[in-house]
Amino acid sequence: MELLVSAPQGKFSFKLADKALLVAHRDTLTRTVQHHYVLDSHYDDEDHLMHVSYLIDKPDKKQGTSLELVKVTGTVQDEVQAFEWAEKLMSAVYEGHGIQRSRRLRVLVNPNGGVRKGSFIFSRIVEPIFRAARCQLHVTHTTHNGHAHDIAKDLATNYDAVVTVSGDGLIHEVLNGFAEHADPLKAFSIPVAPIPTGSGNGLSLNLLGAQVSILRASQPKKRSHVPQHGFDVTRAALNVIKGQPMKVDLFSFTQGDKRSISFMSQSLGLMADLDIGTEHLRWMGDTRFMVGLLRGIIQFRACPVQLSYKAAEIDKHKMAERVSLHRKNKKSVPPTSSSPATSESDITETLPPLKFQPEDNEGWTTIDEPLLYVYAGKGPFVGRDYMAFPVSLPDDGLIDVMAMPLSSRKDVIAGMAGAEKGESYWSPKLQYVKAHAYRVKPLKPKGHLAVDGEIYPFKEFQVEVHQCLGTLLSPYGQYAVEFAPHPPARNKKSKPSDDKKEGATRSVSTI
Ligand SMILES: Nc1ncnc2c1ncn2[C@@H]1O[C@H](COP(=O)(O)OP(=O)(O)OP(=O)(O)O)[C@@H](O)[C@H]1O
Repeated sequence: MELLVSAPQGKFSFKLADKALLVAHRDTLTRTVQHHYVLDSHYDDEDHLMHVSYLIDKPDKKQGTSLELVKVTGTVQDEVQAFEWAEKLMSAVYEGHGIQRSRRLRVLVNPNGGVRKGSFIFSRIVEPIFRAARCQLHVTHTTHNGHAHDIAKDLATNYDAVVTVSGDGLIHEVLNGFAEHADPLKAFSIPVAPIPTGSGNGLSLNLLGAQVSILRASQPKKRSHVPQHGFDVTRAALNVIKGQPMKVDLFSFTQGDKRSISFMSQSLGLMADLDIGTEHLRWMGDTRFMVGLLRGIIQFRACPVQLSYKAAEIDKHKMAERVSLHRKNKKSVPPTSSSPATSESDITETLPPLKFQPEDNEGWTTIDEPLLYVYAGKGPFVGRDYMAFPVSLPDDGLIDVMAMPLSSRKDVIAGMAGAEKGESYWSPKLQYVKAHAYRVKPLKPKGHLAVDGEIYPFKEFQVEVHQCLGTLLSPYGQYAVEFAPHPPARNKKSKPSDDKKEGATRSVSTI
């Protein structure tokens, strides 16, 4: 079925194909636009014009965006045919893929996140894409710390997504606002989707794929079949419009009587210093983390804590094989029919109770040796140059916990080789476990603790996992990462048994 549109740029012919929209401009077939990239088509009986919008690959990717918005507006010969044609295309590109059109979006823009380009990027690049897709927008530019938290706490639950134009800090606030919502479970079922304008943007990297850093972009690289759009705000905007809800585990982070929600990571020692200790270098973007890492390795300070965990798996090879199998077998995600906007449930439920009390010690393991850092979390990437948790799964009900002993600078530097591809996981020195829960006790009064990149008091805490409590929007239904389930050639010497001895169970005592 063909539609002819006379636009100021010339005549367009649009044809519906099985999986794509075929666009001919001035009688030549110019483009095949896959359904995923078609945003809108409608005939407007007020201006008597046909409107078709879609995204195309952008030839000039200098700005770090890979898609360009095309809007065709023009007259048609037959209005009735135009109505029918537009509806047919819309139901093919939305309902045909289980996606609700014209999503209702609660957009939170942090003008001060990262290098302070959030407002500009939103108004110049992202908002036009949302408007072209005829999303319903409620936009707030956050004015202070805690603003996003307060909005999330009282959020109406009929939104299809909360969009954070920010870094990971604002997402942390939104989720903690949800935890205080009158109907927390309903709030947590509203998908959150990031537009990466912060400095770390770990969640965006995990959903959209790694981003090759400027340093590495010039080096020859193996062609990857995994997308690399983690910092691409146009792909992130498309994910908001066309992404599917993906359930993810969240963590309860408990410190004394205070319970917070964490979605990404908790870090202590060197890994916290490189984040918290480089706040004054925000202008550098995420390069500040690299500067922090180098400084931390030079200083080589012990992380004065005792770590205990309730392990579910300690064998690195088994974890790697399992994640590889899981990613291969993962089918496409279910349609949005369960989105909160259409949910009929009006039962108010509370947050899941805590499963582990401080006095529960059975089956817990304690690490006694001095450590350089403790890093725990979910989602493979924590920054574009560091895939810290390569075997992390979104919904396995477990948290990946790693501890680096205070051995030598040489070991630590060697262990960071291939960190952007997750290869540091195989470092024989690195202890890495999947746990149901873990605890940290400071052994000294001073130190840094970062939760999802935010500063928390350096005090005793416990973390446990709530399986599938959170919801994100994802283009792929799983993390967009590539990780080989075996050590790289240079580490082949480390046999499974070596890893077990060196990397997972060394110097531990079970209470
Ligand atoms: N208008 C504002 N002025 C100052 N701070 C703000 C404002 N709006 C929000 N914030 C705070 O900024 C903090 C950081 O936000 P965000 O996540 O956007 O950026 P980031 O920290 O640079 O990125 P990342 O977390 O990825 O490192 C949040 O804790 C939030 O409370």
